[in-house]
Amino acid sequence: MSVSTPSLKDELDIVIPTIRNLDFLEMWRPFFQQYHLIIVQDGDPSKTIKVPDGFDYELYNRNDINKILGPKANCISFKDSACRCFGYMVSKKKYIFTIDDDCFVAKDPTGKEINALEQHIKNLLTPSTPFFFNTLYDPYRDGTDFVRGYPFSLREGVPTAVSHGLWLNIPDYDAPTQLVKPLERNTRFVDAVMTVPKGTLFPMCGMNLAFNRELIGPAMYFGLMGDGQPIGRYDDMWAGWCTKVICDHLGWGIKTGLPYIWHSKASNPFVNLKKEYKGIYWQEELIPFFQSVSLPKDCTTVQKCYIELSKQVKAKLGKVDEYFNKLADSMVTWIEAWDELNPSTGLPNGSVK
Ligand SMILES: O=c1ccn([C@@H]2O[C@H](COP(=O)(O)OP(=O)(O)O[C@H]3O[C@@H](CO)[C@H](O)[C@H]3O)[C@@H](O)[C@H]2O)c(=O)[nH]1
Ligand SMILES: [Mn+2]
Repeated sequence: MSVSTPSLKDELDIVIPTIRNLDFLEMWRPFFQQYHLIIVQDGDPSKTIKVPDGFDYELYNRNDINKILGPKANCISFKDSACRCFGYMVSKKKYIFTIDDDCFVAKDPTGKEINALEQHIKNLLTPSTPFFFNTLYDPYRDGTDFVRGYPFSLREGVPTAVSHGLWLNIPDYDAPTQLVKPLERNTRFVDAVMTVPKGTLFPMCGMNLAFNRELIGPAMYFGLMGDGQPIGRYDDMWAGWCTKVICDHLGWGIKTGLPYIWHSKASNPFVNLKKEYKGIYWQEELIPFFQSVSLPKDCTTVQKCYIELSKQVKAKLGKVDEYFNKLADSMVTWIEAWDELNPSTGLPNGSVK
């Protein structure tokens, strides 16, 4: 008999970056209506974003971000979905779920509508297993367990910091792949949740993502992207690589797999190529950098890890491109702004006063 999942309705905010009206919320109403929304309006702040009636929300546009952060607002991207991380910073809740406004409710193979948020909550409230791979995947799901040979000393698992969901229909492909496979759609529903093993990086997509903000929030900086920047569409990737090396260091887990959402809109591959192209060759240097990152033992909080990481970015990636010196400085500004808005966080191993 499966245990019901707590709604966490007073402990979770839903963060939506947007440049459009939010009619997509109508489809999510049964699943989202009881939650508080944080809408980060990108682009022209004079534009009015329509939010369907009945939702409890706060909305921040660029003027609000500038007013709240002052000069530190420069670390928040403009004209890129990376702006969403401002929502993580101003939230006061323990958990965050972030979703794009072109993501809709998907159906499982039985035709049942998927409550993506409920699955993310299940993923976050059950432990992760980064130190030893369970071949029956998530051992904490109903109807499965650890398999023979799995060390009992590791079966307690570790806290789950991130739950990374997937997408039916339009997959999150990079521009070159979109260009060569414009009609490819993801129709494969894989009924699995897995922990990303320790020491392994992964491409974190921000369109269907949840995390424990009290644990890993300060690492979820989506970088300097969009207007005035040489790169875009690497916001979630950067945050995912920083988050994964910090989770590995602090002994927390990241899960990927269920839940699926239905991603409805393929953004323009040519526009995407212009945003991504530097990232496509820079990442051949970024990945070895993150694979080689080692954080000192005295980095016992996410903030300390992140500041140390920013120093290593400056020392080792600054020679790849001047952009990484700017990004390293922005990483520090992000932490300063985070701590200003969230004075009680930053205790050892993510504990909160
Ligand atoms: O300038 C912008 C553009 C868009 N947004 C909002 O961000 C999300 C994602 O936008 P969209 O769905 O149009 O773009 P995708 O290519 O599908 O997004 C994928 O790439 C990642 C960006 O790095 C993103 O997380 C992936 O889903 C929507 O909510 C737009 O309204 C924006 O705020 N500013
Ligand atoms: Mn999209």
